[in-house]
Amino acid sequence: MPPEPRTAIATVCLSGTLDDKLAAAAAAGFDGVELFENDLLVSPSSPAEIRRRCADLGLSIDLYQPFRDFEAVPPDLHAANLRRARHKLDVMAALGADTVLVCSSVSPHAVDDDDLAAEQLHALAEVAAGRGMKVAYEALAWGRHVSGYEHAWRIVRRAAHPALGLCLDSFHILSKGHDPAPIRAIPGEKIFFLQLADAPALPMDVLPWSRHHRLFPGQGDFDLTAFTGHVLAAGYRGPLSLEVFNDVFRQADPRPAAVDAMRSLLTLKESLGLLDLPPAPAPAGHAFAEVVTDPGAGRVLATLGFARTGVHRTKPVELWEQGDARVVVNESGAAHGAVGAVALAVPDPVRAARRAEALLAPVLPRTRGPREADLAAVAAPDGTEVFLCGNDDWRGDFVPTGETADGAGIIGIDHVALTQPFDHFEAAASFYRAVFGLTPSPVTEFAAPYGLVRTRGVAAGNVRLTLDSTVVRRGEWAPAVPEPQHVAFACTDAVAAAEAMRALGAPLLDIPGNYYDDLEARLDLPPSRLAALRANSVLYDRDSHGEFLHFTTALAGARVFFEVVQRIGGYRGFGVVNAPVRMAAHRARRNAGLPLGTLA
Ligand SMILES: O=C(O)c1ccc(O)c(O)c1
Ligand SMILES: [Mg+2]
Repeated sequence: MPPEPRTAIATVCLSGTLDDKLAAAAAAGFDGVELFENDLLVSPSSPAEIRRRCADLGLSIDLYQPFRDFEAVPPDLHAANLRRARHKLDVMAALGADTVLVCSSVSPHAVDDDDLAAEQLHALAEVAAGRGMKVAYEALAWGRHVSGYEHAWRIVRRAAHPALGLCLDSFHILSKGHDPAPIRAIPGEKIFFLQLADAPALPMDVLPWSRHHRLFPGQGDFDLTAFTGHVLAAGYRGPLSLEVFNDVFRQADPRPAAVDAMRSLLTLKESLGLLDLPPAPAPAGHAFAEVVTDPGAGRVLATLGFARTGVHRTKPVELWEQGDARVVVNESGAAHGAVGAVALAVPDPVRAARRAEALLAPVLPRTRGPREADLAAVAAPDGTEVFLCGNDDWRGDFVPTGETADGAGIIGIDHVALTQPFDHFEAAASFYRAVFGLTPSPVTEFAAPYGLVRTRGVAAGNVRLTLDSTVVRRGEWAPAVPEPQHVAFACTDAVAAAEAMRALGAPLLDIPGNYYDDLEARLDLPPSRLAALRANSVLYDRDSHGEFLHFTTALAGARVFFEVVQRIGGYRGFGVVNAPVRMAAHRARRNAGLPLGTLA
C-alpha cells in the first residue's frame, strides 16, 4: 500500500471563530489546515499566537490562502502587488506557513499575456524563495484570463522557478468539464497543493456554484476517486486538503461538520486503496425499528394487526410483531417522540462496529442490565441509534407475553423514514453510505405545506432508509414540531390491508377526492382499481419498474406515524410524489386538534 497522505481542511469550510475551527479540525483528526486569510484578519490572536495554538493542537498550517489578483498587470501595479505580497509573506513567516496560494486573477487590470504572467509570478517566487517559501498558483474556474489548470501549468512551466508550482482544485477542473487525466503527466513535485471538493451537478454559473454549493468528496456528482488518483499518479505527496464553500456547513456546528469532512476523506482514501478498513457490512434487512414515544404507538400497532409479543425485562419497552416486522415501542422517552433506533441485520456485527468506529461513528455504551443482549450500536449524525444485529439474541431481552393477533397482511419492514435536522442532510447520507455501505439515490424536492422538502433514499439489500429535510431552514410561521418520522411496513395487498386495518379501528388518514381525480387524469388506471384506491384512501405511484400502493396512519406520537406499502414489480422509490397530500392530511388532523393516535 502506498504511504497514507496527510489530511488538511481549509478553515473556510467550517463555522465559527478561528479558535472554533482549529479546535474542530484537530478534534476530527486532521493533520493540518489551510488558513483562510479572513479567518486570520478577524482573529484577536497574533500570527505567532495562532502558530502556537496550532502547534498545541497538533495542526500544521499547510497553506495560507488566498492571495488574489497578482499576475499579468502593468508595471506600477506589479510593484504594488509585490509590496502587498512581502507583507503577507511576513505574516506567513510568523505563522510558520511556507506555502501561499495565488489564485488566477479576476482583476480588470490583468492582461491576457502568458509571458507577463510568468515573469511576474517568477518575481514573486523569487521573493518567496528568499524566505524559504513557495507559491502555489491555482486557476479559478472564473479567472479572467486563466481558468483552466493546463493553462496555469503552461505559465508555471514558462516561469521555471523552483519555488513556483501548481495548486490543483478538483472543483475548478471538474466543474468546467476539463479532463483531469493529463494531470498524470505533470511532475508531482510541481504540484504544490491539492484541494478537494465535490459538488452536485447544477446547471449554473461556476462562481456561485463554487461559493455556495461545494460538498465534501463523495457527497456530490464528481468522481473524486478518479481525480485524486490522477494527482497521486503524477507523484503528488502533499496533503489531501478539503476546500468546501457551502452555505449550510458554514453555519453548522463545526465539530460534527469536521467529523463529517474527515469521514469523507477516510472513505476517499479507502476508495483509492490507501486505507484498509473492515468492509462495509452488506446488511440483509431490518431486524427491528424502535419508536420512542407515548403508549399511543402500541395501540395504533394493535389496530394494524400487530401482537404485543414481549415486554422488556428491565425497561418500559414493548416488542410488537407481525410477520417479519418487529417494532420496539420505548415509552421511556416520550418527549422525543420519533424513531429512536434502526436495527440492521448484518452478518458480522463486531466487524461492522469496527468499521463504524474507524469512520468516526460514536460507538454507544452498552447499557446492559441482567440478560440484556450485547448489541453493537453506533450513533448516526442526528443521534438516531443504529443497532447491528447478527442474530435474534436481542429477543432474549423481552419476556414473551404469549399474546397473538390475526394480523392484517404485514410481512416485514419496507423502510424507515428518518427526517433529518436541517444541518445534517448531507452528513446523514454520507454516514449511511460510508459506514454501512448503503447506496444513496438522487435527491428529489417537493413542495410541502410549509415549504420545500428534499429527500433521498439510502438502500442496500432489503434495508431502505429515507432522509428528508427542508431545502432552506424552516420559516417562522411553520409549526414548531419538525416533520414526523415513520416506519413503513411491507404488505402484498395494500387495499385488502387497508380494509382489514380499518375494520380493526386503525386511525388511517383520509385522502381528499382531488387527489384521485388527478390520478385518474394522469395515469388512466382501470376504473375498478381507482375506485378501490379512492374508497380506502390508498395512495398510488408508478415508475418504469413497477407500481407502489401505500397508506399511512395518523400520528401515533409527537413525531411518528406508520405507513403500509405494497411494491409491485421492481418499483424503486418511496412514493415521494404523494408526500404533500399525506403531509397536508396530517396537518389537517393536527389543526383539527385530534389527539395523537386517536382511533377511528
Ligand atoms: O472563491 C474563491 O475566491 C476561491 C478562493 C480560493 C480558492 O482556492 C478557491 O478555490 C476559490
Ligand atoms: Mg481552491
